[in-house]
Amino acid sequence: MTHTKESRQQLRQQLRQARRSLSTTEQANAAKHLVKQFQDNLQPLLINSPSPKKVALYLANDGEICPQYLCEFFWQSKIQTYLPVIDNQELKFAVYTESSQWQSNQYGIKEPVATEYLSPHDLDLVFLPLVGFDKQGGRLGMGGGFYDRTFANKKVHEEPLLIGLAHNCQQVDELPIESWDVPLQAILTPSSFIETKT
Ligand SMILES: Nc1nc2c(c(=O)[nH]1)N(C=O)[C@@H](CNc1ccc(C(=O)N[C@@H](CCC(=O)O)C(=O)O)cc1)CN2
Ligand SMILES: Nc1ncnc2c1ncn2[C@@H]1O[C@H](COP(=O)(O)OP(=O)(O)OP(=O)(O)O)[C@@H](O)[C@H]1O
Repeated sequence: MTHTKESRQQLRQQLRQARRSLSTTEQANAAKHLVKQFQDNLQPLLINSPSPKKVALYLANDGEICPQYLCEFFWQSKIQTYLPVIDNQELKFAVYTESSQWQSNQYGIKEPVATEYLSPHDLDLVFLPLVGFDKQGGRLGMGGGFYDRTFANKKVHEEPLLIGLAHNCQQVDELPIESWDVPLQAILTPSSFIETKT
């Protein structure tokens, strides 16, 4: 498929507008249903495991589906939770607890203040924010390339599992994909768990 940087940018604007248009009630319901979808589809992977699992999520921004209820479930389940911290065009991951201290990155998104960071490859699972997705595992992000750079050298079957979190309105038939786009292994939405063929 031929596509231009402009068409990707146009799609990004449309999909960002769609998620920002959701009401507060719709956002809260979506976030709650996400936990149910997680419990039905992914929980066995993280809970019935001999060693504590390490999971990255994000703080919702710009209408993104909010992982906070999911995070509270993880805290209760002794699953270690991490947040991304921008470092030199890539992401590193800082532990996220109820007593985290905060600083803001250049986009105004809060990041935990930390002295130690986890290497991205030591995570078991990463829940990625996204602007758009397709069921083939294509992901359109905010345009910084941060997740793509961070996981550029990851082989598909190596850890961590990369799973996108999205509102239903963020699904498209087929995204214009670039060579550097890192594929998602699955996408969790308030109404479904979509496993891709990656
Ligand atoms: N919640 C969340 N955290 C995240 C990401 C994300 O997508 N969502 N990121 C995923 O990689 C990184 C931040 N990436 C971002 C990239 C662009 C913009 C943004 O708002 N861009 C503005 C232009 C700002 C400018 O030019 O300085 C815009 O497009 O309006 C925000 C976050 C790390 N943390
Ligand atoms: N592995 C990589 N190495 C170098 N540059 C990269 C890499 N991956 C992406 N980029 C650069 O990052 C820029 C943004 O990429 P893209 O539009 O795919 O970001 P995105 O997936 O929307 O953003 P994000 O992952 O931050 O949510 C592109 O111009 C691309 O050249």
